[in-house]
Amino acid sequence: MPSRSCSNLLDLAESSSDYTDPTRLHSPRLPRVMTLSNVLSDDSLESPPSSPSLTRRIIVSHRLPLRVSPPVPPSRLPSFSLDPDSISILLLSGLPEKAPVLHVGTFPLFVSPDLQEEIAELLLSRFNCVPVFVPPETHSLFYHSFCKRHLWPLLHSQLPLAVSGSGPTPFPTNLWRAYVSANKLFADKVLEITNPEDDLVWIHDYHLMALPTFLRRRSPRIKLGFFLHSPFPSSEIFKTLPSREDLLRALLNADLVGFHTFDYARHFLSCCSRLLGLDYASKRGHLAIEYYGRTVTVKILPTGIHVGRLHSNAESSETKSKVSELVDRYYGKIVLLGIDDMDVLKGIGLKFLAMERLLEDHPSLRDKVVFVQIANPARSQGTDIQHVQDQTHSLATRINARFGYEAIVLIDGPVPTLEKAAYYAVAECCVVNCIRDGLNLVPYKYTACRQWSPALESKPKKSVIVVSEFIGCSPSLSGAIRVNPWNVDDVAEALNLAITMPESEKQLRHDKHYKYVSSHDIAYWARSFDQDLQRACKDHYLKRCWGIGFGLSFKVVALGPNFRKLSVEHISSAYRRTSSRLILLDYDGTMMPQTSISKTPSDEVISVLNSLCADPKNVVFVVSGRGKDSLSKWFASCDKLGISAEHGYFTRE
Ligand SMILES: O=P(O)(O)OC[C@H]1O[C@H](O[C@H]2O[C@H](CO)[C@@H](O)[C@H](O)[C@H]2O)[C@H](O)[C@@H](O)[C@@H]1O
Ligand SMILES: O=c1ccn([C@@H]2O[C@H](COP(=O)(O)OP(=O)(O)O)[C@@H](O)[C@H]2O)c(=O)[nH]1
Repeated sequence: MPSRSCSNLLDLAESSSDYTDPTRLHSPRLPRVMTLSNVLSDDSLESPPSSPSLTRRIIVSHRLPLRVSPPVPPSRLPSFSLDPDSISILLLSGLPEKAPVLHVGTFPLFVSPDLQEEIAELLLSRFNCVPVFVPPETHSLFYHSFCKRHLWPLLHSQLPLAVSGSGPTPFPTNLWRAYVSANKLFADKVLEITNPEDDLVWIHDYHLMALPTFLRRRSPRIKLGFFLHSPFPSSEIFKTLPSREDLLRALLNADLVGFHTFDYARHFLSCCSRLLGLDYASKRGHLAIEYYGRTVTVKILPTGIHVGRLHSNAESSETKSKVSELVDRYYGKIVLLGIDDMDVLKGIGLKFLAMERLLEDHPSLRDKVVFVQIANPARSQGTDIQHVQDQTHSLATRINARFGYEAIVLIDGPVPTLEKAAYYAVAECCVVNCIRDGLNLVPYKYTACRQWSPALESKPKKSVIVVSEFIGCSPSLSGAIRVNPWNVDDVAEALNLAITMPESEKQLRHDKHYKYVSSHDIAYWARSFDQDLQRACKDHYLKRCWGIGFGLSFKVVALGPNFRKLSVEHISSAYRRTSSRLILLDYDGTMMPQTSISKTPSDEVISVLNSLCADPKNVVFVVSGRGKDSLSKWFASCDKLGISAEHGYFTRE
């Protein structure tokens, strides 16, 4: 399939409307279609970007890195504090120390419009946070309904459109509209605070996949990175989404698109190829898609943990005292641990079934092994979540009753981070059995907590991880026991292996993982992404940009500074002045419209060719990838026309 990335250049050249620089900070409303505009002034073509270490970074994510509690009268305002454990804060460790940073996002509390300005000022001055106020009804449709019930399952390879019980249901366009509206509100806020000439904008995750289009539309040279924290499914799944092209085009409006794994990037590239006809190439170690003259870099870059933060968690007195409590409680027992959000995709029930099979197959382990499962509160609502919660509880109860002891300890609810650190520290093995997950940092946190575990203080460090092959971190954990979570026997055997393997092997596996986790930490991830974003945008100021397309199909055509629109006057005067001319003509898309069903040249084409060939000053060739037989048949009546068929493999002079 031919690349369609430049097919609209002709339409572009047809138009001649012009308007002034839309890269200004507070642009007034721009027309929905920008047909042709010289976006860059010649002055700006010459000005290089400012120093990267002082460049401002704008971090955009659904939620601001804040902890929020409702107002306590007489105060009218909620109380806010920075959440030091949120990814948006942890990633700052990888950005240049002096670079100013602004965070853009929502917070999970409704505030009446008359308080919004006051809150915005407070958040900006105290936390460098810029709130986006999405009306509650829109937010609920955007987040709970579209993101969590449609996009999230789809990105995790589940088909929400077909699982309603009563058969496939139509795509809910009102929910899609809410998603687009929320993304537009984010765009308004980002554009209000961004200086597109200098700032680097980094958008996070699937909630904001449409955002790059709205930003690019209003600011064609904005420097835009997007990182998808969730998986990207195969094209067979992705293409069930009616707004699939819009979302792909939106991601292509970023300069850099990051994924956790090679598979997710591969799926994205194949969607671009199958749905948009775009090819990709490997350029200096990066994957790149040429999209209307812009190069979109695709990067595979799994995130990591903040090792220092986990170290201080392990050293805290709260963790230490919880560790000694747990050591006493589980004295003489082997603790297997799972920590997951309560979610359909986490495979908690499958883990319990594997634990049951383990105790069935290895009676000697009864009373000796306990599986502690912490289930964080669900992040979405719905009957499926309720079902999974009920099923989890009833499985645990049944299995415990069957073996006559608390083989499964289910802690269903919020557990403080330092307490979780203690559970990680005492667990002999950590089990992550999701049927699908973007990366999943649990095995990394476990490895770090075991490294400084007060329970292993003077002993050699050891840990074992059982990990589903369907989660992003699986390829990076070379010492883990990989399982297919659907195969209960396989998981049970992996648990048995984890318990019974020699101590020296547990140490070896731990060392391998700790080495990886401590070198590929969150700072490494953020630094690499940030540097790649700068690299991806370094030629922005050299390019001339034109915006084309409606709404979410908007894209920017970028051309080098020497690229000029061909002028008919220029060509005809040159034609008249020249006494010897070589004319090379492409066939498809030039003599024949791309969309034409009949591929045979029209009488008009034949007549134009014959009059060109009749001039003795002209040598005329058709150059095409098409076969020699069809070309010579079609142009049989043009006996002075040269044909270069099959990309030049056959030539008729
Ligand atoms: O539930 P949401 O509010 O929609 O947020 C989605 C999830 O975001 C975080 O997980 C994602 O990022 C992690 C780090 O890159 C990655 O390991 C995980 O696979 C992604 O899903 C957050 O940790 C989850 O609790 C959220 O559900
Ligand atoms: O991307 C991340 C997310 C979390 N953490 C650290 O891991 C610990 C526990 O993480 P989280 O906030 O997810 O808390 P939990 O859900 O485990 O209570 C905290 O100290 C975080 O600073 C991290 O290093 N990288």
